[in-house]
Amino acid sequence: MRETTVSIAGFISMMLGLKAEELSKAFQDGGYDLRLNCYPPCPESERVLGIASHVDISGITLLLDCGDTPGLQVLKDGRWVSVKPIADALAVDIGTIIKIMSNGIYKAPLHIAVVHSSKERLSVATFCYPSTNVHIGPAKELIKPGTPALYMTLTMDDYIQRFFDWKRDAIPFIDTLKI
Ligand SMILES: O=C(O)CCC(=O)C(=O)O
Ligand SMILES: [Fe+2]
Repeated sequence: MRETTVSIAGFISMMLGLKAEELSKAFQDGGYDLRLNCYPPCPESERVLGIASHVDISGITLLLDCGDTPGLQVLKDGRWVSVKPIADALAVDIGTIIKIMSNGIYKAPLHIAVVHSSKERLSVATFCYPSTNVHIGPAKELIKPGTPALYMTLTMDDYIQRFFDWKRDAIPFIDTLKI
């Protein structure tokens, strides 16, 4: 997982026009949270959600579908789009930390998990975080005259603390970190 995370962070960095190491090194000694999701079948599948709409607070999330039953949906242009499982492939979801580090260039999508009327679905979500000594903030190289930092820079501890202090009904979490 570490190798995968570090190399994906490197590719993201290059897509931003930065050196690969700029973001990959931030994830070199990072931590991981693992969530095993089990969505039992529900005869009234239209009326329930497996996971309500949210944005992951990780850097990236690697999602493994354990089967071919779709369930993940991502909000794109105002519509929920189903992400079809591909055998032996991971879906990569951008989380709030990469959105901050890219100064908003990478979007962290809202997503949900829907349930199936007759089939169980299992998924494994690995939430990948930067090392605890990394400061979370927009990459310095992206801040130029006319392109100011959109988000504050803070320690990992402060970031997590702010997430727990966040009043969920008010504004999206990332907006609490806007400058
Ligand atoms: O099971 C899924 O497809 C989504 C899981 C998810 O979004 C999460 O665990 O944060
Ligand atoms: Fe998620």
